[in-house]
Amino acid sequence: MASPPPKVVLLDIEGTVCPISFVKDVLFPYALEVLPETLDSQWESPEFAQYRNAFPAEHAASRTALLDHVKDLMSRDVKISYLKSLQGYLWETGYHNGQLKAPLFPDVAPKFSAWARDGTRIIIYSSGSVNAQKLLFAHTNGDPTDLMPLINDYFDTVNAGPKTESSSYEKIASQHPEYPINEWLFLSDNVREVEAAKQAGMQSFIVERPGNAALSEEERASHRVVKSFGDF
Ligand SMILES: CSCCC(=O)C(=O)COP(=O)(O)O
Ligand SMILES: [Mg+2]
Repeated sequence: MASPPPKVVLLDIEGTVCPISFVKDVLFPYALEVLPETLDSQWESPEFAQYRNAFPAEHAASRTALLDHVKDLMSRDVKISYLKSLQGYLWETGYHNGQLKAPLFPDVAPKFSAWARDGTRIIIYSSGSVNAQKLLFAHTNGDPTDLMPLINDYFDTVNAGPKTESSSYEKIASQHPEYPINEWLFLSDNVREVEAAKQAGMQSFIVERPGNAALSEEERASHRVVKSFGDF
């Protein structure tokens, strides 16, 4: 039986709405560039304490320890929540002063407007923190620049859980019980995430964008693959 059209589109970010290169070649270097000065100026500040205290004690014992730990985690693209929270804090200044602007793929903003027009809810689920997600969608190259008014909710690994576990998608859907889980469509570049969403009962397509990891023939045979939000 054909799946019903989605009532909710649940969207990954990196590799789905914007290039992986924006995260790896712009956001990450920016965070590493501003971190030393942030540690020097805010190490004792109450505002920074929430980020510093979220780190394991052995890595928050000194500026050097925290900096070295962050460099190691980011070099391995470890998507651990306390790092993602700190990254979001570091990116705030860059977005607000115009140094950072999210290069959405050209099909994304028009599709957001189309989904909004036809009543399809737009919800974000990313390894990036909810704060980082809101900063990204508020500062885009799209038209309109600020897409936040079109987005209904945000989930990350703190309020939903790991993106490769089906329970995380069940938890997200449970936050919006007015939409049956089989009427959710999850879009991601990550095959393991797509599989987890399907296991939870969602529809899910792999999004293939320039710069994404190559897909195997088996992955292409097992999942619908789309190259643009205009493909469906
Ligand atoms: C929200 S912008 C920063 C994205 C990020 O740090 C990240 O790891 C993205 O992973 P995703 O789950 O969106 O592929
Ligand atoms: Mg991704």
